[in-house]
Amino acid sequence: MKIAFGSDHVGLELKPTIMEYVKSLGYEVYDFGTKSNERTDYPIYGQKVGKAVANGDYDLGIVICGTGVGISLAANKVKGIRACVCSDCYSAKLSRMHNNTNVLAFGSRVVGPELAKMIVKNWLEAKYIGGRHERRVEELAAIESDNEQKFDELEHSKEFDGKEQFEDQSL
Ligand SMILES: O=C[C@H](O)[C@H](O)[C@H](O)COP(=O)(O)O
Repeated sequence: MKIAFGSDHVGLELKPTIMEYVKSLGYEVYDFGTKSNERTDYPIYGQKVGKAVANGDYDLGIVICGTGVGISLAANKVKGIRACVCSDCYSAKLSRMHNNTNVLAFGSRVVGPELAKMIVKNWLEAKYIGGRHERRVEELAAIESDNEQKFDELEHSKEFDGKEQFEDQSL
């Protein structure tokens, strides 16, 4: 499996540590930059990683900036990308299981290297479970394409017409 990496200048120091770790887990890794510690703009690298994942050259992406917010917003602007910022392992794992995220972001000013490694491992090893989550992920795609008709069809296709009794099945 191929993982695309990107960061701005703030994420530059943490990135090689995480890339080495991901490599040690058996993944192929590639760095889309930045590679210099000059101040730069996170949208450049969020977009590069987003495009590399969206066009199928890479299976997943991992992006780092100061908070993870800016670079995740940039990746999310690329069609087909579902990026999330995570500072905890539970959200990272559930973001794949329920939301089928394909880009993970975190902030090097927020999490240290050991927590970042745990977050990454939880995210990489989790699998999308589909089922009741499928329609929701399709609804996200309909919003992204501004396809109101598709969104309405999905909304009205609810198996239990929205009356299903909620029982917590978060895992
Ligand atoms: O969401 C944005 C990121 O956290 C950036 O890494 C941050 O804004 C960069 O800030 P500065 O240019 O002050 O290093």
